[in-house]
Amino acid sequence: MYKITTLPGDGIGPEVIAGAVQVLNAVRERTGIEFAITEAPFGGNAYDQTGTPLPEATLRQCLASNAVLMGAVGGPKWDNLPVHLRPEVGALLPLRKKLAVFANIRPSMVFSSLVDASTLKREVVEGLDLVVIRELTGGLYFGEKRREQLPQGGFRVIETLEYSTEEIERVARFAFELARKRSGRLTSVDKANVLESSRLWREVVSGLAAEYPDVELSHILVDNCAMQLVRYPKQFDVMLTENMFGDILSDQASQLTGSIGMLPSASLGGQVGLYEPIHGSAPDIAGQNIANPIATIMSVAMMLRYSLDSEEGAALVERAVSSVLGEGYRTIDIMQPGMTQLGTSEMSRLIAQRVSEAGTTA
Ligand SMILES: NC(=O)C1=CN([C@@H]2O[C@H](COP(=O)(O)OP(=O)(O)OC[C@H]3O[C@@H](n4cnc5c(N)ncnc54)[C@H](O)[C@@H]3O)[C@@H](O)[C@H]2O)C=CC1
Ligand SMILES: CC(C)CC(=O)C(=O)O
Ligand SMILES: [Mg+2]
Repeated sequence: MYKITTLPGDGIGPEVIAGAVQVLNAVRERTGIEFAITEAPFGGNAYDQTGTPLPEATLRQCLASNAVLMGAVGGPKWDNLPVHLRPEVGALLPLRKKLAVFANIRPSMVFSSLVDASTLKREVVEGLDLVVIRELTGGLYFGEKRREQLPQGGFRVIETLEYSTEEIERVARFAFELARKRSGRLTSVDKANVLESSRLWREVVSGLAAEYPDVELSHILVDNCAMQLVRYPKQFDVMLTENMFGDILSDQASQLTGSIGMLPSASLGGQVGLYEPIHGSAPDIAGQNIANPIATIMSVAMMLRYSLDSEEGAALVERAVSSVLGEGYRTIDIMQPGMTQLGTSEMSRLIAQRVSEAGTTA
């Protein structure tokens, strides 16, 4: 019996997690896979209830699970708290660190029925299928930060960016292995013309290349990469980069698919897998039943594949999403003329229904 912890979090988090759980339950009925789901407080709502965004009991429960499914955290209500109490810094970052999930997989794949939903030209995105591997437990987000008051007025802030050879090597191996299973092409993204951490990054990644003679490795500077991603994204297959660059580039890559509401993620490397949509809590649309649940539902597919050992379940979910989109159903962020607009819960219910029906009709 697998143990799954859900952390709905804040903003649209609870709405998209509710939809994903519905789909997961449909997979259970269809495949017989056995799991127990337990929800736990996490993020801003946990701070409101308990005074901390990452309660000890939530962390313990996550560590004792096979997989954790997270919605999103944060929002204006908590933006002015001291930094260690803010949901992003006080809950999400420490959770990733405690779970030791150093490799964050963010696939950006364009569904054939959504080719014209992208703001880019059809020929630029048609057939696009790339993956960003983002280092997730090091770099600037985890470095020491400090704010000092200056005698003449104003402040001085210090943020620290640290990477060790070992941290770079383990995530780079992960990316080489994935590239080997896919096209054999790996692009490492850095800022080696300026940052010492990027120079080490490039040295370590280049040093591994000899062990993967079947993988064609190239390096690109992050500013050029951002431009190439919207110019000709099909030049990329597996992209490897550090934490902050991966955060930014994956949001950018999501728009190639039509919407940030489409992009799932899996964070691996420790005993427990962490699964989450790449988007945030979207306070601007929270509580309106209009958020796209597909990023979270596709994260469930990744969870079935990587943590629950159910390729069958993963494929059921992916096919259900593809089929619903192919039938012309859309949430507002990917709406196109002539299609049928659905809310978050209706879209989730329809995908769950397609999972339930799979293979039962001619
Ligand atoms: N993993 C997490 O929990 C993350 C949390 N955040 C937090 O979320 C809050 C909002 O941050 P933003 O910068 O606005 O980023 P965001 O990703 O929440 O939203 C950016 C834009 O995309 C739209 N969007 C996001 N998810 C969507 C979905 N599923 N369907 C349709 N539209 C969607 C939003 O409505 C908004 O216009 C902040 O407090 C931020 O710190 C931001 C990123 C990740
Ligand atoms: C706390 C942030 C690093 C969350 C975020 O933007 C992300 O992981 O994509
Ligand atoms: Mg982000």
